[in-house]
Amino acid sequence: MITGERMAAVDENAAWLGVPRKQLMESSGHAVARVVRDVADPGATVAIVAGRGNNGGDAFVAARFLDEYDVTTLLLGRAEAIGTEIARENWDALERADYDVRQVTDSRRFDLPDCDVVVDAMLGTGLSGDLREPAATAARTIDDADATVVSVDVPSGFDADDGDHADNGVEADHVVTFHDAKPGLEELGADLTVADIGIPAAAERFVGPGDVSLARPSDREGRPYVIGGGPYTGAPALAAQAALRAGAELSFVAAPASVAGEIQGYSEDLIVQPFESEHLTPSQVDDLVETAERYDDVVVLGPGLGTADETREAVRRFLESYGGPAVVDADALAVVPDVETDATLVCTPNRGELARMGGPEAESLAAAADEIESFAADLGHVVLAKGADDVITDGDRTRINRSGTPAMKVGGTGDLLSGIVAALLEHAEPFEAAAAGARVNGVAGERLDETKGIGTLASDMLDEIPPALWGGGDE
Ligand SMILES: NC(=O)C1=CN([C@@H]2O[C@H](COP(=O)(O)OP(=O)(O)OC[C@H]3O[C@@H](n4cnc5c(N)ncnc54)[C@H](O)[C@@H]3O)[C@@H](O)[C@H]2O)[C@H](O)CC1
Ligand SMILES: [K+]
Repeated sequence: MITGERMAAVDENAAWLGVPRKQLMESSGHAVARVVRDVADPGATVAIVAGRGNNGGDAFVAARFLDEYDVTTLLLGRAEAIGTEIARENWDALERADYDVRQVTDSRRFDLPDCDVVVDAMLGTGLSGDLREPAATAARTIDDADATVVSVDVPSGFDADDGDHADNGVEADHVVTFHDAKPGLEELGADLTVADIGIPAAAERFVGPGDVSLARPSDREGRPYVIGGGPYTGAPALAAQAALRAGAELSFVAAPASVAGEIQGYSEDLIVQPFESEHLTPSQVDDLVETAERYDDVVVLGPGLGTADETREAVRRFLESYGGPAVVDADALAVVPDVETDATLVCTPNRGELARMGGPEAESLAAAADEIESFAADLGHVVLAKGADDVITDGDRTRINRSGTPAMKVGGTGDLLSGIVAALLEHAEPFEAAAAGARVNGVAGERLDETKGIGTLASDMLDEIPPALWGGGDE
């Protein structure tokens, strides 16, 4: 099962892996034609009713595979208004090659030719809400016609993200959906074909630009709350600054008073909230939980906290009473396996930390992906295991991220990662935020490979987070 939204991400990843969308469209169109051949004999009349998006584009391709049928292609709207280049190219191919194509510019004059089969290609995963004109009138006409209806990808009007079907949507007899079933499609009662359109498995397995698109913030939002610092001061500062670079509105750092000034000194962009102590102890926990829950935002727990027994106990108590989302990193990780918590965690261990948490001891994380998946399932939290290749898993789904450079072995890059993931958690599910965050962090490093090489520092990478996240870093 795959949602329309996730499908768009996989599709973008396929293009990144060298299989562009136009190729997928060719396979989609071919699959539609095969189903038409299954439901009607050669010589039958077929009306293709196409919208101006890629759903229509799939059907333009299908027309070329149906030469032994009597096919009319109706485009809802003007050819100039076709929304994507690949759909337009496939429309142009029909026009040039003398196929019977018509543009419907007035919905009041929507005339469906007498036909045995209607190919419904008005709307696919690009739909939002009830059908608008001219699609609404066309859908009514299609439903009234005495023809077998074959819908492309989904019946027009069906929302592939949540499975809702618009009241004025098309009633399909057959649905040819692509790559994987969409949620709710099976319950419609139509005959369902899931067509393999040649998307490489790697487009789902590897984290690519599509995963970043899915989690990318479109607005500055979120106020992550970094609880860190004590023996170390750079780590919380890097995490908090990375969150700002990844779209957070404000970054708060709760830190021992003894180091708060130092942390603030690294950056005027941070809001540092000191507590009276040299390191985190259980006596601060109630206040921290209260503040975190009042902010109702994402916590980053761990950067620079150190390993003092009292600190560890404080982390345990924090997790026992906090119920919101948190990224857990560094010294706080060791506590997670034996704590009962209602919090939603993304744990970001490196290889050593993973092993200390009771996870697999792995030379290569990617080779141990299945074991890490089982470990995450037992833990009950998302795990982002970071190494040369990162493994991101929620215990059920697992993805591998390969972005990054050897220079990123330098201290501080993990702190950046925790801040990036915290910012992305504002908009995306934990698993998606972790996958996208891993890629963005790695791409930020790659962007400096040419100029700084293995001398790249974590602090250099801060400036590269925005282009890695919003564009320019996905080649
Ligand atoms: N890997 C893949 O997923 C592939 C999918 N293919 C096909 O592409 C469509 C999705 O195409 P897209 O261009 O994104 O969107 P649509 O064609 O579904 O529609 C966009 C079009 O519709 C207008 N619109 C939106 N909502 C409404 C509404 N309620 N009423 C009327 N009109 C509406 C919007 O303004 C746009 O103009 C997918 O389903 C597959 O069929 C690719 O072919 C290959 C790979
Ligand atoms: K459709």
